[in-house]
Amino acid sequence: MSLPPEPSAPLVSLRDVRFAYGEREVLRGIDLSVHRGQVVAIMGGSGCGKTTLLRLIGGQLRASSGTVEVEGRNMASLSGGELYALRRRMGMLFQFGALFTDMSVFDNVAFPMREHTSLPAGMIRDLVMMKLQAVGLRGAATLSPGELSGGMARRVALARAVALDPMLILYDEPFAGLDPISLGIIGQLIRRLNDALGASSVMVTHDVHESLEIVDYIYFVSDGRIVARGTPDEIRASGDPFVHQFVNAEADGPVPFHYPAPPIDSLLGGRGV
Ligand SMILES: Nc1ncnc2c1ncn2[C@@H]1O[C@H](COP(=O)(O)OP(=O)(O)OP(=O)(O)O)[C@@H](O)[C@H]1O
Repeated sequence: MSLPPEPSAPLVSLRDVRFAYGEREVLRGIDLSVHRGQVVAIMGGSGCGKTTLLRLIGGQLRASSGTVEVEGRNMASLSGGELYALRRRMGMLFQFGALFTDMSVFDNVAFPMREHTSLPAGMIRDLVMMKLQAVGLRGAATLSPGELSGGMARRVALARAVALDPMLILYDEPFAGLDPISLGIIGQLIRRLNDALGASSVMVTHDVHESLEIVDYIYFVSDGRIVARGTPDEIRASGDPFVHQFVNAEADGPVPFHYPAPPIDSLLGGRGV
């Protein structure tokens, strides 16, 4: 008989996770936990494997080795149906949170409810309005995405991501392309929605300063490994050169500027690409 997970067990747990796209190993032994109620940020330089990590947690990719557990269940051992049921309880906001441009704001938020539930239209209407109210856009229900500002569109995408009251919300670059005011609003909403839903959230982001304001814990990834981690206070006080480079947005430091390549002198004089 299998026992239910202990209440204190993390909601998401990655142990020694490796992942490769073909021959190219992108993650090289990741250990990471997300406890219930937490908002956790994953940060790191471009191409270090953050989105890949999010896709492993979301069950869109399978680890080459190691274990990815969500709610105490090993993602690799789930059947297609079990994985589908688990993913239905996750909300996802992927890069730029594209809305369906041929649907109104209302229909965008109603979409997951109509797809995944058999709730009557009146109840869906009330639920959509509550989600839009939560992001401050109840008054924009009849607008089309083309009539929204970038910050408003992101808020609608957020309302859509939480349409089914997920237990886990995954965000890929939720702040990308936003002005500073919208960025602050989205940050506060991520925290507020997480707490109001009793959910847990994982967000991949480059925005250290906004993240330090709203998250409980931060992991820094470089070259497929966790190189630093801590609470916002620990990160602010950290003497780690990687963290320092990131928090202070310095061009020089442990984060490599160059994508891996042979030395340039081996290529000069028409000897290769
Ligand atoms: N489908 C794929 N096939 C092959 N290689 C891939 C694929 N997706 C990503 N990669 C490579 O894997 C590495 C990690 O990609 P990933 O998108 O996880 O990085 P990231 O940290 O999210 O980057 P960014 O911050 O720039 O979005 C990159 O070098 C990328 O080129």
